[in-house]
Amino acid sequence: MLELKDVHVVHRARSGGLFTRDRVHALTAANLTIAPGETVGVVGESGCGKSTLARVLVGLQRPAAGTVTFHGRDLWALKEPERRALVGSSVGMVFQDPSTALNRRLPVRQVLRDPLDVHRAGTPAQREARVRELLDLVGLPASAAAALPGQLSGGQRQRVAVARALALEPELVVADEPTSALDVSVRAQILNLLLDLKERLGLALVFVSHDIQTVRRMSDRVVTMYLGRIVEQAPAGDVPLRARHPYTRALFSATPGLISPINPIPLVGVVPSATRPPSGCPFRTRCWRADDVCAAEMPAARTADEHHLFHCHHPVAAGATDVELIQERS
Ligand SMILES: Nc1ncnc2c1ncn2[C@@H]1O[C@H](COP(=O)(O)OP(=O)(O)OP(=O)(O)O)[C@@H](O)[C@H]1O
Repeated sequence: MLELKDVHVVHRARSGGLFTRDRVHALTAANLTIAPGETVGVVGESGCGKSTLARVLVGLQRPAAGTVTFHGRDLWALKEPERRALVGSSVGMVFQDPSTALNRRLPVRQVLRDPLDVHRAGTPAQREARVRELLDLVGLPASAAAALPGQLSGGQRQRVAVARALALEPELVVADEPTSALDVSVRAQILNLLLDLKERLGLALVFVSHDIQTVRRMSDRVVTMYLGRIVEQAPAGDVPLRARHPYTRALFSATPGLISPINPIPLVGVVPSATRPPSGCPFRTRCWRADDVCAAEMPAARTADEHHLFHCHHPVAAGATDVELIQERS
């Protein structure tokens, strides 16, 4: 359905509010396909490019290089009205913070009408009916239509944001940290809502989160990012024990309660700057398996099986335990 081929995103770096000469390599050589109906979870430390990837997927970020194709149509080769029409009707996005993502001055009815009006979806009466249908779909009462976003709770606001993302019946919803701005008590409700809608509507879902346990629970496939690069893509069932990239193993082992709550594989050192990524493998400066080969060249994609790709010169053996990896490291 959606395919990224060798996508690069580069930003001008800022310092003290001013642009500098440096370039931030927010996304480098990203290759990813999203199939209809699948749930893809994206994990990685802060600043590794998860939001940038999400913005590329929904056509909000134009790549500096590479292609984004939707059902075989190159998004950025289209004229703007065509691109907007294609993206608007096929992809919905849910942002992290519903307080800032929704226009505070517009009542919920108008928030939900906007995409329908912009895309001239049906007659005015059909659009009103769709607003009611959307509220029902996300479990809000019809009376919520008259409320301003500020009059709703955080969880209700995020339900409105989900409803807006669904307004034009997209095939794909990209949710970027959809629960991290919410109270812990309502997070599960929003996640369950997304999963329920995905099943009922047959949506594909890309789900970006710091919450690794949730990503694993929700996803069919887990994408691990490090310093702007996708370093591994694996079926959720392969993660973490059959993950092959040392970074995926370390990231998941550091998650309490997943496999080894007491002795995580230590992830030592800091993430290098995205303005000056290391030569070769981006993880090599923190990797206990790295050698000269890793500094010399970026590892090409290797396959563990048809659905499991990783970029590593010295991958971890499938099924190696955390204890074995900790011993190997020391
Ligand atoms: N508009 C921008 N201008 C300059 N640099 C940017 C811009 N947007 C993102 N970056 C930089 O690009 C890199 C990737 O950022 P991105 O927000 O995609 O990461 P992330 O993994 O989503 O982070 P987080 O988990 O903290 O949200 C970071 O180094 C970030 O500082």
